[in-house]
Amino acid sequence: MATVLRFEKASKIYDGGRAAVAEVSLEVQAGETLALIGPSGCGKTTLLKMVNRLVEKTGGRILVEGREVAQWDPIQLRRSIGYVIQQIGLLPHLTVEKNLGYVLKIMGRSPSQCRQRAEELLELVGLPLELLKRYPGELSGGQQQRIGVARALAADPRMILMDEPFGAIDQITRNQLQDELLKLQARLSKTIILVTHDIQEAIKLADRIAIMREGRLEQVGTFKELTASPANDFVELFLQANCPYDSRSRHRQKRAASGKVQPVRIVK
Ligand SMILES: Nc1ncnc2c1ncn2[C@@H]1O[C@H](COP(=O)(O)OP(=O)(O)OP(=O)(O)O)[C@@H](O)[C@H]1O
Repeated sequence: MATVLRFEKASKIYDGGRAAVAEVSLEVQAGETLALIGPSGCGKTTLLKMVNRLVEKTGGRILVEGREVAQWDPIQLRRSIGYVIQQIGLLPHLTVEKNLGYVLKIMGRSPSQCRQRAEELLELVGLPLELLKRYPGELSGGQQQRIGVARALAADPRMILMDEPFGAIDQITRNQLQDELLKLQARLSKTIILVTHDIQEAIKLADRIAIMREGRLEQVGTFKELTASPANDFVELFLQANCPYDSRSRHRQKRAASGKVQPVRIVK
């Protein structure tokens, strides 16, 4: 399988701060969905933004399609990677059609090509074509988020970065959007890096889960691998606290209860 994204001791120290991301090494394969999870402030968003250079790394290497991100033209890099965020980021003064065609227009596609692609994209995310003429403010939150996903797919990127994509959506719609993403993924086989604070979402959507703490990557693996052999107390207690499972080592819970090991919770 081809490696689409590779971190080699990638680090980020913001001005005057400590390392927000500390020497993370990780590979993501073509067609894989990888979830980044960990307590608030552990560096998930920073790591994600280092990929499309919305945040510039301060150490290590990050290779996209085998090429170090510093060697990419940042604009070109961003156009070749889809990006979905919780705040959606649709342009409010543009119709859905224009929002979907925006990047393609910049890339030099004709108005009819942009329109045709916008129609395809709406169909892909299961929305009616009549929404093309609406403005983002005239859509429900769930519809806006679907448009956000559609827009990330516009230029048919191989990789999509998703930062809490369904974070601000009610649970029922969230479940629907997750199901739709799974169906899309079965059709399109994109490489997806998903930041989430919801372990259930990570289990449902991701092939592998990367658990971070204070900028460091603690462990990466399938949920089964992580629960079967957690690398350390942090990983085990993090999973226990956020997704109780049938642990083989209940003594750890007892130790946590006795205060010998601090239980870990995601604060959001
Ligand atoms: N622009 C910035 N300047 C300085 N420090 C920053 C900046 N952005 C983030 N940080 C710091 O870097 C650390 C990691 O932040 P980041 O947003 O990557 O974490 P996160 O895991 O995504 O958090 P959350 O789950 O709360 O969104 C935090 O300590 C944060 O305060």
